[in-house]
Amino acid sequence: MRKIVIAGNWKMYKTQAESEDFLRGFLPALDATPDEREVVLCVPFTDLSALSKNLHGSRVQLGAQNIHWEEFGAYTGEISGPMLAEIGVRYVVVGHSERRQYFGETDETVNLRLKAAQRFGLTPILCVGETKQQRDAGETESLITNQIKTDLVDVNQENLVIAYEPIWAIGTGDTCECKEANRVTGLIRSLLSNPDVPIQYGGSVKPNLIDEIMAEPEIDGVLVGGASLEPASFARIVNYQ
Ligand SMILES: O=C[C@H](O)COP(=O)(O)O
Repeated sequence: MRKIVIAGNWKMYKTQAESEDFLRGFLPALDATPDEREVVLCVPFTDLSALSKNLHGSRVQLGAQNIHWEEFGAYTGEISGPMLAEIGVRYVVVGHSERRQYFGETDETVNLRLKAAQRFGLTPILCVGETKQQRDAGETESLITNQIKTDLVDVNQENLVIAYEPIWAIGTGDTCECKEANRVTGLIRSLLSNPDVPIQYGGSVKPNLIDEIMAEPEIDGVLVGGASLEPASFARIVNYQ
């Protein structure tokens, strides 16, 4: 049976104080969340230690937003697997389109980061997705196929989450139509050797859409940006019907 994984990606939002405020509003709502749903918060590096302490004993898993492939070294601005694992991080977002677009992330470095995450006991959330231009040119299937095949070379599919995030849907309010998100998610699954890898949808997921999104058979969760920043909004998403 495939796991349901609901993850918030805070991107570059929230100081430590703000993250602690968020938890005060959010954690009580989890009393209503079915046990089998995995709830993850992928937060800025500076929030990880504080949240690690505050989440102790709660069911929320901690996630980071990047990981370097080396264990240590002269890589200014990067973070390693042991540094994340030591403070209780369990998940890490890898290959988000914002990393690919603004920070030169390539399929090759994404592949290295995925393998490093698994080597240090973390579950990577691999993000893939096409631009509007690629979609309009009919390249969605070939782009996604190429990303999945290249990113997953020698990656263990037993400890992995994939997020389908069409780039044109991220932060735009232009959510991908549910049936289409389901179709592409199904395409991704057909490319995997392990059919039980949880595959999320991400891109302008909002509380009013979550029930419809999660009713799609191929979609095993969501990766939520903006709507994960506010406790009531993320609580509604986590507690979808
Ligand atoms: O990682 C999350 C995605 O980039 C989606 O962000 P969004 O929900 O703000 O569109």
